[in-house]
Amino acid sequence: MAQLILNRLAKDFGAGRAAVSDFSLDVREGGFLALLGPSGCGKTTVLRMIAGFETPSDGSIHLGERLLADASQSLPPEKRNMAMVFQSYALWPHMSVADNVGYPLKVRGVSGEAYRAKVRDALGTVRLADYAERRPADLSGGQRQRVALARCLVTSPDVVLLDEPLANLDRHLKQEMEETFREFHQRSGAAMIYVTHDQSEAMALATDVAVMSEGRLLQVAPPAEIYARPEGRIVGGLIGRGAILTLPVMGGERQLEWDELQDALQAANTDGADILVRPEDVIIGGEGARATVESALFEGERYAVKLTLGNGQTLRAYSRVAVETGEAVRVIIHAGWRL
Ligand SMILES: Nc1ncnc2c1ncn2[C@@H]1O[C@H](COP(=O)(O)OP(=O)(O)OP(=O)(O)O)[C@@H](O)[C@H]1O
Repeated sequence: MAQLILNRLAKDFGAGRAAVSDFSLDVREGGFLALLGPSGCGKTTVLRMIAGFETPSDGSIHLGERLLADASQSLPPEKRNMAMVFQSYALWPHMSVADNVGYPLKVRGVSGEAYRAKVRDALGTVRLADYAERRPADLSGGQRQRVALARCLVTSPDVVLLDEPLANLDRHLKQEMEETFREFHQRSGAAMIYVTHDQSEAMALATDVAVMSEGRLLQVAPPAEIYARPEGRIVGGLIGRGAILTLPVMGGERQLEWDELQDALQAANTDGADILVRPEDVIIGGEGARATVESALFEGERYAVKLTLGNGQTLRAYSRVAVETGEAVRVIIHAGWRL
């Protein structure tokens, strides 16, 4: 295994703004990196450059000591020891599950008992040993996705690239597949790069989350870190739920507590810093700041409440008890994070 290094990577298709610019990232050996960002921000382009389907316009890609690509040379995809799983699964309909999984081995000239053992192992890992002789058409969406994963596994790749692999699945199946991905990651030992625009998926699976916007990398950090300490409005708005308040807070501290926030909320002017407030840090009740309930959405275990503060800004909170639209309440903000 070796570390994947992206060094000042860029891709310009010649259509206005470059699809990817100055993108540098070291993917931990055996790590699980989620690449997150809005539609069109360049995630797929980064993945395709890593896989070898696109050549960078600038910068370089290394796997350990090995140069995979730069602007003047590019190792073909089949020489990179990587595997890619697409949203569409890309299975051969006329082949059995076992033949689909074994296909990359056949291409590499593996045959006989070595071939059968690897296919058996890979199918076992994704719990499809009993489905070896079926055709893809006779499987569920989740099972097809698992065949695609098993096909990745047979060649023991250094890096597995996944482009929105769960986008076609319903919510229940998604959760089940997240579990499969986690197991798959642990058993394969490969580094995984997982493109998604679903932040909850990214948070649930990844060891590191990278957020992109307009072709650039904004932040990369473990899920708990990026949730607690996002850098800037875009990352703050994309990761987790919350509201961004603009408040005149003093001092340089980024982690803010109720005393500072209370003073800032009472101030007449609202010029100042962007402060991210998570709904779980907002308590409705007590002697807090005045707010009005804009809406309350019942989510089963709690209500997700949208509030308007006295200064006109929006805040989000959770409530265990029902609140009415238009109700006047008091709120205490336990914590805020200066973006
Ligand atoms: N082959 C191409 N030729 C020209 N422009 C391209 C090409 N591929 C991608 N682009 C452009 O590059 C930008 C980034 O596209 P990319 O597919 O990487 O985004 P993405 O973040 O993966 O989006 P999505 O989440 O919608 O799949 C877009 O503006 C897109 O139109």
